[in-house]
Amino acid sequence: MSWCCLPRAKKQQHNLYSHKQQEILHSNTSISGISAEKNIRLFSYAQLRSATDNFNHNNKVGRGGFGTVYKGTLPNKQDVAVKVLFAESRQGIREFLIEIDVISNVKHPNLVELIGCCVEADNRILVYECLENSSLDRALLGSTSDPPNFTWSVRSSICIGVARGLAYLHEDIKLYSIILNVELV
Ligand SMILES: Nc1ncnc2c1ncn2[C@@H]1O[C@H](COP(=O)(O)OP(=O)(O)OP(=O)(O)O)[C@@H](O)[C@H]1O
Repeated sequence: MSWCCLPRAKKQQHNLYSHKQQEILHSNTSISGISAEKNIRLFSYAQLRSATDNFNHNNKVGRGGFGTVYKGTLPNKQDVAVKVLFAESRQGIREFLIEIDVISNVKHPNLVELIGCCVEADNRILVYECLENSSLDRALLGSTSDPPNFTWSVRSSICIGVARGLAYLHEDIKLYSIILNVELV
């Protein structure tokens, strides 16, 4: 019995290993392809660790549903937002690459731009342009120490910016799809 099973188990292990190797080889090729084609920069984990001072808690700027966001500074002094995906939301390399491919196509003045990514070992990290002011909820609800001056003109330009970003993402938004209620909202 054990004689029969052992070679089989070994063979399966070997197959799994070479499959994974193939996936990594394939994904490295895909990452380079995507990064070259879409102008997405590939960062090493060490580069992002250094940019964020070892993902220092003091550099944490937020937390989303899928990861923690740190402010980082690249050697050329460019500020970036470094989003480290939670272990439980880390996808396989292939799924991550598909997502990078999709996000990298999103280029609009009212949408945050993806600059690069890091796929090293189990790490999945997205690097975005860094925006200077805090999120709208924090600014509106006043949890920042220095809230921006929200004049009506600023508020209206924020609304227009949000609408433009949404319209870009949802190309099928048409005036006839927006139905007003009795209070015109
Ligand atoms: N590019 C950025 N520049 C500055 N701060 C950012 C940037 N991206 C995110 N942040 C900060 O991190 C917080 C969380 O952002 P994140 O994108 O993770 O939120 P999210 O929309 O919940 O994302 P998801 O649910 O997709 O993980 C934001 O509210 C903001 O304070």
